[in-house]
Amino acid sequence: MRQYLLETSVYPREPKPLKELRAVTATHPRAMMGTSPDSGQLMAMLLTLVNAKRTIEIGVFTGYSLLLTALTIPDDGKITAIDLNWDTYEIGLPIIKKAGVEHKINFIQSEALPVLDKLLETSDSEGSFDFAFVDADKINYLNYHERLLKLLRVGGIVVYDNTLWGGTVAMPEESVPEWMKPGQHYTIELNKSLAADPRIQISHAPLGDGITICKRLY
Ligand SMILES: C[S@@+](CC[C@H](N)C(=O)[O-])C[C@H]1O[C@@H](n2cnc3c(N)ncnc32)[C@H](O)[C@@H]1O
Repeated sequence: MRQYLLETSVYPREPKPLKELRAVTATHPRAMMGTSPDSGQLMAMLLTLVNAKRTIEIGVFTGYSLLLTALTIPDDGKITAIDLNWDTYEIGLPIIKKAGVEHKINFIQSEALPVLDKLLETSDSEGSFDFAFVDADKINYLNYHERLLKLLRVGGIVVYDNTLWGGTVAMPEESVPEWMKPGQHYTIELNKSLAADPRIQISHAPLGDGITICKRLY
């Protein structure tokens, strides 16, 4: 079913992304720990709907969602991609190079928060990004949200990954495995906060581990 969806919607019009993304997951199965292909398919759709040119990605890992974004935005587009680890980015880098999209990526090895703060100090950064994807440390999602709402233009979109947190957001406390409890707590806080935020329009899509799409309204 998933394969059928992949092959019948976004990708036939863009044969290169599917080929390259398959290459990443075939060569590096750990990339499957990242963004799920069905969430990725929706992301590609959103990127094209907002004509995304300047994007931010927080949480790169081996680069599945990064490659998808790089293959979707125009040739003169730019992604500010932030991750604590260079070594995992390096795993996917040969595929990014093979796909001919490395020039669209500005990879920054760092904690994400100081990078966003630094961007906000640059006068032309506020309101200049079209799209952001957040797939990193859950504890900081609300901190990222405040900064990203300033960095995105009105009408721009931020997508948060893992907003179902393995389904635990809807489970009674006692049935949640101990190791998932901190993530459950932060994700419930995030979901409540996004739902009550008048600055955004939101849609929660139960794809993969759940993604929440937020559009900046003003
Ligand atoms: C789930 S993976 C990202 C998966 C990726 N989006 C993909 O499609 O494969 C989470 C990543 O977030 C990074 N990360 C965690 N905390 C971070 C932080 N505070 N700042 C920047 N990156 C962080 C981790 O190093 C890890 O590579």
